[in-house]
Amino acid sequence: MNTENQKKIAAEKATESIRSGMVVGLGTGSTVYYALLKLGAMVREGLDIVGIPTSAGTEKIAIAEQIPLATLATHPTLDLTIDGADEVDKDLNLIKGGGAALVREKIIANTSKKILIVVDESKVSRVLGTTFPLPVEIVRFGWEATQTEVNRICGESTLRLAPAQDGNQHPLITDNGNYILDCHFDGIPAPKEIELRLNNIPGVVENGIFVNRADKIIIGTSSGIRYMG
Ligand SMILES: O=C[C@H](O)[C@H](O)[C@H](O)COP(=O)(O)O
Repeated sequence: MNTENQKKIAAEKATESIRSGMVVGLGTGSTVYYALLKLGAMVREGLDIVGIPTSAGTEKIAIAEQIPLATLATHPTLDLTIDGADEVDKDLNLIKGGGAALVREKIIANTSKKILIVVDESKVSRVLGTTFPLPVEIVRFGWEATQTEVNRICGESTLRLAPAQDGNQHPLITDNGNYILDCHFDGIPAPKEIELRLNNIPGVVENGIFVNRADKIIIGTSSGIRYMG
């Protein structure tokens, strides 16, 4: 089974946990995309849920799929969130934010009763921070000074760029109006400590380390579905 199919079976498996009446956190990314398509089909067949999207991109897909949406203002507690990840370890720690949605994803994760993470097998790692650079969202004001402080922890980081309308690469602006630094670690042996140290730097909004948040990781593999948690 190729990677795309691995993503699809994991994401669709996660939607089997969704029941009418639930408030559902809608994660971001190319894996969750398949869950959104499936949920859309389920809603059109009568499933009665509201979804809270973790990004403008997910909001757009959910609207196209006719999934009713809500906000944390009216629905402060979520029953279940389905989200992706960029790297996962055996302790269910995650690196997220490859799609620049980490701040909203962490806010939603924090208020969700249950979190299902959907990935393909390439995301599973022995030591977190060895296969994917850690995204750190920072405010634009004084960002160079913030980067200097971040680099004291990770050694080296790069400002994430994205193609703009003029055809050139410009700093990527998140849904929250901020920049992303991608931090190159050679493994993160103590993820919680690094999460807290990074978030203590003035100018850092949030980082993509998620510790003790996932309840289950659903992994699409070449031979079918595997679970962690
Ligand atoms: O910011 C984006 C999110 O954390 C995504 O869930 C993560 O990057 C995984 O995305 P994908 O399923 O596209 O690999």
